[in-house]
Amino acid sequence: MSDGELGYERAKIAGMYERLDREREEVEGGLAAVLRDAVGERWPREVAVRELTARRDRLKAADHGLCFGRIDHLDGGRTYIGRVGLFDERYEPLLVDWRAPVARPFYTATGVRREGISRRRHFRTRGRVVEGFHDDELAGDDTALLSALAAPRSATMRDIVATIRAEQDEVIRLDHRGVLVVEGGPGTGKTAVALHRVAYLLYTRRERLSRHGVLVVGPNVRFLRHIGDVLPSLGETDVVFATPGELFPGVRTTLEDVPEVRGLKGGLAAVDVISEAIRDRRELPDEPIPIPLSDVVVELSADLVEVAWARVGEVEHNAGRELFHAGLVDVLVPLAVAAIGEDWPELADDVRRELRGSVELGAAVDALWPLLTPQELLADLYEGRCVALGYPELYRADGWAWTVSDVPLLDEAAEQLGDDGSAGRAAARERARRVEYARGVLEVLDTDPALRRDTLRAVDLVDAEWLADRHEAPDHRVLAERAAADREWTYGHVVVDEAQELSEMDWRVLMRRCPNRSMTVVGDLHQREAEAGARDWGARFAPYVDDRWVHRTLTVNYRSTAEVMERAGAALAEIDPLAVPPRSVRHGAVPWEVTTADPDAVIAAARPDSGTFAVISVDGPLTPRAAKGLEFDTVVVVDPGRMTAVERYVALTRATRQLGIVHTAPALA
Ligand SMILES: Nc1ncnc2c1ncn2[C@@H]1O[C@H](COP(=O)(O)OP(=O)(O)OP(=O)(O)O)[C@@H](O)[C@H]1O
Repeated sequence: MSDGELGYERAKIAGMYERLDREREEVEGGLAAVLRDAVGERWPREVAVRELTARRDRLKAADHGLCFGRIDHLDGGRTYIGRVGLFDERYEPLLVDWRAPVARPFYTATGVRREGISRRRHFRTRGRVVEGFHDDELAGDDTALLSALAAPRSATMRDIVATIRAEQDEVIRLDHRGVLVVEGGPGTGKTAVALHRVAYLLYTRRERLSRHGVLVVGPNVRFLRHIGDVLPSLGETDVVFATPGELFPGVRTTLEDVPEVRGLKGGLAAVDVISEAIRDRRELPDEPIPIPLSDVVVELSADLVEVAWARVGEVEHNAGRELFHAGLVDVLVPLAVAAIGEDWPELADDVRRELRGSVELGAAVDALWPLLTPQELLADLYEGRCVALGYPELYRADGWAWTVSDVPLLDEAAEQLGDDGSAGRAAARERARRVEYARGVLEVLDTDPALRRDTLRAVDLVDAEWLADRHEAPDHRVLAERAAADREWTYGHVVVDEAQELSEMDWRVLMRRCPNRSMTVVGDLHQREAEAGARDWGARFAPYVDDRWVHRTLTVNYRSTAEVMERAGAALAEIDPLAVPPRSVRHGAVPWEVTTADPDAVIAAARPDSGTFAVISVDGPLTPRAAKGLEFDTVVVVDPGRMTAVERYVALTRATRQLGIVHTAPALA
C-alpha cells in the first residue's frame, strides 16, 4: 500500500462524502417542501413523505463506512462498493450499492472463479477517513497459495478468498437449501470454508438472511475470537457468534459438568427428565384448603384438585395454570351453592364471579401449580428433587451454577413450560394505550379553530396507529444484538463448527433456532471427544431431515506440513485404523522429541523469537480440548502419553511450522 495510492483513495472517498452531503441536503429540502405543500392531494403527499424520509434515513446510516470496497475488472475498469449508490453530476456511478448485481464479485469471486475481476480491495476507515486498505490478488495459481501458507499466522484467522481451492470452492457455493455436512481432517479448511460460505449466502440469499441473520456456533470463546475477523473483512455484520454455552439468553457459561453428567444431560432421555420435573411441581394439598366466600367457606380437597388437573389436558405448564384455575372454579361452584343451601337464579353466577376473584383461590393455584421459569425449574431439580425422581447424579449444591450442558435443558424447559400469556397481553395493552393517546392528539389538532378547513391538517397526513408506532422508541440494536437476546429468534442459516462435539440435546436447540434447516455443519468424527457427541451424521440428522442432507469431504491439509502429519498418524490409526489422513501440501521441519526431567527449560528454549506459540498439555496452559480448531506457528506438546488418542491427535495437528514433543522423565532422586 503506497502513500500515493492511499492518498488517491482518500481523495476519491472524500469526493463521495461531498456527494452524500449534497444529496442529503436535497432530500431534506424536498421533504420540507412536501410538508409545506398545502394544496396537493393527501395520498401522494403521504407517499412522498414516507419515501423521502426513508431515503434520508438511508443516507444518514451510510455515513458510517460509506465505501468499504473496490473491485478491479479484468478489462481495466474499477467499481467502488458501499452502503448506498451515488452518481456524479454526469450521472456516472461514483459508488455502487453493495446489493447491485455489478457488486457481486466483491462477495463471490475466488481464485478459482474470478468472475471477471483481478483484485478485490477492502478499505479500513475510521469515521470519514480511510486509514488503509488491503488487497486480495485473485491470481488463482499455486504460488499465491504456497506463499500464503508459508506466512506466519497471527492470533486471528485471515480470510482465504484469494487462494481458495476447487474442492473448497464447490462447498462454498453448493446450492443446497438443507443441512450440508462438511467433513475433513485437521487443517483442511473446514472453518475457513464454512465462513466463506456464510459470506456467499449472505450475498446470494440476502433477502432472507438480512432479515433473519446467521448464527455461527463454535466450541469456545477463544476459537470465536480466532475466526471473528474473517466475516467482517468480507463485509458482513448480520452474524451472531456463540458458543454452545451462550445459546440461552440470560445465561453465559463456560463451566463443564463431569463427563458422566454431561452424557446424561446430552442424551434425549433428558427430555423426559424435564417433563417429569415439571409434573412433579404440580402438588396435591396435604390438608383441604379453606376458600372463604361471603356466605360460606368451601374446602379445596386433593380429590377436587385431581378433577381440575384432569380437565387441563395436554398444554404447556405455564399456559395450563389459567385452565387449572378455571377448572377449580368449576368444581367449587356446585359445592358452594349446595353449602349455601338456597337457590336463586343468579346464585351460581355470583359464586363463580367471587371464586374467580378470590385471593385465597389464587394463592392455592400458585402453590399447587406454580408459575415457573426454566431456571427455577432446573435449579430446584438439581438442588434435591432429582434424588426423589431417581436421578441422584444430577444433584449439586448450587442449582444456579449453570454448566454448558445445562443450556439445552434450559431451552427444553422453556419450550415445555411455555409462557402464561401475560407478556403478550401486556404488550397489546400498551399498544392500545399508545394508539388511544395518538388519536387524542390528532383530535386536538383537528378541532383547533385556528386551522381553517382548506389548510393541510395532521389527519390528512397520518393516522393514529402510524403516529403511535412512530413514537415508539425505535430498536437501535443491530440484528445480531436483537437475535442474540431473543430465545425465540429463528435464523436464516446456522453454521456449526466442531459439530462432532454437540449432543443430541444441543441439536434440538439448534434445530429450533433454524426451522428451515438451512445449515452448514462442519466437523471431523475422528476429533470427537465428548461422550455425547456424534458418531454418525445420519443418525444425528434423521429425526429432523430424514436422509435429505448432503455430505462433502475436504481432503487437503493446508495447516500442517507432511512431516507433522506423519507424526500425528499413529494417533489417528489408534482412533480408527482405516482412517486416511488429509494430504499436506507443504513440507517442513521434522518434529523434534525429547525426554527430560526439566520440561520447563526445554519449553523455554523452544519458544521462537517470532510467530505464534503454544504449549499443549492435559494440565494446561492450553488443554487439547481448548486447542480445538486453533493453530499456531510453533507448538510444543507435553506428555502426549497422558492424553487420550483423540486429545493426542488434536494436539499434534495444531502446528503450522514446527512441532516439538516433550516427555517428562521422573526426576532422579
Ligand atoms: N485455500 C486456502 N488458502 C490459504 N489458506 C488456507 C486455505 N484453506 C485453508 N487454509 C488455512 O488452513 C488453516 C486451517 O484451516 P481451518 O482452521 O479452516 O481448518 P479446519 O479443517 O477447520 O481444522 P480443524 O479440524 O483443526 O479445526 C487456516 O490457517 C486456513 O486459513
